[in-house]
Amino acid sequence: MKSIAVVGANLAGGRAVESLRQAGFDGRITLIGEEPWRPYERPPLSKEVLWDPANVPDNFFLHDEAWYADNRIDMRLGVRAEALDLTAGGVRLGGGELVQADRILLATGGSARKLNMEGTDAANVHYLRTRDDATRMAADLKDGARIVIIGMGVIGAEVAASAIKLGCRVTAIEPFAAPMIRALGPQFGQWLGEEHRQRGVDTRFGRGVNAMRVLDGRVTQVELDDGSLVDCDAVVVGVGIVPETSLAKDAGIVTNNGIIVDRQCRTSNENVFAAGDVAEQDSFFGGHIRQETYQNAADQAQAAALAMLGQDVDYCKPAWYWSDQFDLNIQFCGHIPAQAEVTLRGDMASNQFTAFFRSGETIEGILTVNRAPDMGIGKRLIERRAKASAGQLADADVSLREILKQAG
Ligand SMILES: Cc1cc2nc3c(=O)[nH]c(=O)nc-3n(C[C@H](O)[C@H](O)[C@H](O)COP(=O)(O)OP(=O)(O)OC[C@H]3O[C@@H](n4cnc5c(N)ncnc54)[C@H](O)[C@@H]3O)c2cc1C
Repeated sequence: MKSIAVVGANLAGGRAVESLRQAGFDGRITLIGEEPWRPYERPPLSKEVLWDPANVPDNFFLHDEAWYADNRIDMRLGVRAEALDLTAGGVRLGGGELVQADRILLATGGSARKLNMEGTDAANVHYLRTRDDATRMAADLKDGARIVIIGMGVIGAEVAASAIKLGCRVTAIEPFAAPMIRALGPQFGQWLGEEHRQRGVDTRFGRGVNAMRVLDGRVTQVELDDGSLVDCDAVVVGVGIVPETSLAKDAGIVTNNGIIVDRQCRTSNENVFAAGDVAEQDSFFGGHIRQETYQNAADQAQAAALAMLGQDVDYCKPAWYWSDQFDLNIQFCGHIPAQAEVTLRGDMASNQFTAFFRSGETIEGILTVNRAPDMGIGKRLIERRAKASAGQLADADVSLREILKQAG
């Protein structure tokens, strides 16, 4: 094998090219990315970049420019891959150029889902996926500005926290009864909603949006489904992502919610692989899942790189993610099983606790709030399908390491 093309130059694409070289691949690597930037970190976009867009954190980029030159990565940035040409063996760029490749990795991630209503493209309506999105949004998050947030998933909740920090007046609208409810479940979703309320967010949970009212190209009011109107200077929409599956679909590769891959990260075409937010793979708990987490994008891309080189790979990990909001570091690993038994360690009132979600005796999900050390061991408890009683988990004198040891 002489050449590999990676489509998508963000986290998964960036980690994949790194892993290819680390594993000793000496052939041609082309990294094709639609954004003008070399691979960078998205987590700071809802935090540090909004606070101060002119000064991105030191470790914002995965590597400096010299690294790509030193590692002979042929960078095609600001360029969209238009099609896979599986007959000619490569990726077709805009303008018709063919990047020839024996193997292709699709690391195309997703783009922010747009609201389907008048005003969705107004100048003061913001979506957050890219660095450029964050820079534009930051200009509207001014002290005293009235910001309406539509959708209180992770992105909406993080932007709400940043907007409060910047002195904005924030109204958050969420059709579910609490923020991040699908990720945290109702009990901890309610807890998080209360944290937002206490810090000044005007929470309108259990409410949808009927319309946005536009005046001179800007949205000035948002109408809720109870008929109430909220005045605003800007709107932030956080209603999920649409996975970028079109290259695969158009080439006849099997897709569902994402691009279907096996545990080698191989698609239905033997020379095409996929990793990161766009890939749908076996879930650790059965069925299929498309994860939208940082760690998965990094680890799955590494697995895909090794598999493309012919190494034996069997990638299947439980999800793990973190979210920073106000002074809360929230981490979750695994999933919340149906009819979960919930056990608490620590103190919710002081925002330092760990919650365990069990199916029978087996720990399948762990939530930590300002207790990151528990997550270090917690991840391993989930991976080993460790069992424990509610008494052991609730008792802070029983170390999680001990429970891990018992799991063997
Ligand atoms: C604001 C924000 C904060 C986040 N915070 C956290 C966090 O705290 N914790 C956590 O676990 N996760 C977080 N995430 C999620 C995490 O960043 C993603 O899971 C990760 O970026 C996925 O990486 P990816 O490379 O698979 O996809 P993406 O990051 O979506 O990158 C895909 C790239 O492919 C490019 N592309 C797509 N189609 C084409 C094409 N046809 N041709 C060329 N290029 C193309 C896109 O332009 C994009 O640059 C956050 C995400 C955002 C947006």
